[in-house]
Amino acid sequence: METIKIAMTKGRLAKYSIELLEEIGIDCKELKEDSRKLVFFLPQHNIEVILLKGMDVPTYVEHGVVDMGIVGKDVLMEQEWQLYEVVDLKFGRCKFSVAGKPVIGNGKKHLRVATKYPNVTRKHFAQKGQSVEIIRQEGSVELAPLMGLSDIIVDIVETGKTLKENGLVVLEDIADISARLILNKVSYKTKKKEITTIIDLIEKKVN
Ligand SMILES: Nc1ncnc2c1ncn2[C@@H]1O[C@H](COP(=O)(O)OP(=O)(O)OP(=O)(O)O)[C@@H](O)[C@H]1O
Ligand SMILES: O=P(O)(O)OC[C@H]1O[C@H](OP(=O)(O)OP(=O)(O)O)[C@H](O)[C@@H]1O
Repeated sequence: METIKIAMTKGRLAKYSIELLEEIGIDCKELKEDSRKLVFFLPQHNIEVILLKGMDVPTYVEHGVVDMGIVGKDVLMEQEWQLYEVVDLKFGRCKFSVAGKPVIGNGKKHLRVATKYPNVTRKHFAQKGQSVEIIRQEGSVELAPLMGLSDIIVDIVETGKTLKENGLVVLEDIADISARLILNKVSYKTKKKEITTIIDLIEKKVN
């Protein structure tokens, strides 16, 4: 039997991803240990799990370095990837929203938008016919309107706590986000039996 390689997003999605694999019978004890290891071989299942930043998960899947991956829909929306998105895993739920100060001077012809997601932002405002200048940020996006760097932001909102504690409000929702199972297109053909078995077990668990 061929080894199945899975790329997992570190951070918020990791705990739920590990829980899901355990629920379908994959022993992930090693993955739960507090370590700096990034590659885990689970010999009893012939599965290899690697841990990556979200944006790097589809890159590994697309290049066929791994067969499948678990990643947020936000990452899949930000860039076009050559891969299959097969299951909505229903955890890691949050939203893409436009947010800003409660009063942002409605009717402004040109808005400055700070975001970690320039493509999602560009597409959203293009659809609305709103002219924007996108200011790319790496984090703490909420700071931008507070400091006068931007008029508004496009960011992920989960509980709304970060917005609230910084005096910002949601002005508009863009899309619902959750974690997705993604597949390499070639692996799906060459390792069809093993991959289909895993997808079926996961689908049964989440639906
Ligand atoms: N409150 C949230 N903030 C950010 N992402 C969230 C949130 N809730 C769920 N997610 C999902 O979790 C995924 C991983 O987010 P997380 O911030 O843990 O990852 P990361 O790799 O550390 O990214 P970064 O360093 O860019 O913040 C996101 O891509 C998103 O799909
Ligand atoms: O609605 P909430 O539950 O408050 O969650 C949303 C916040 O969490 C994320 O930031 P993260 O913690 O990843 O830090 P960052 O600012 O470095 O991106 C996101 O960018 C928001 O700032």
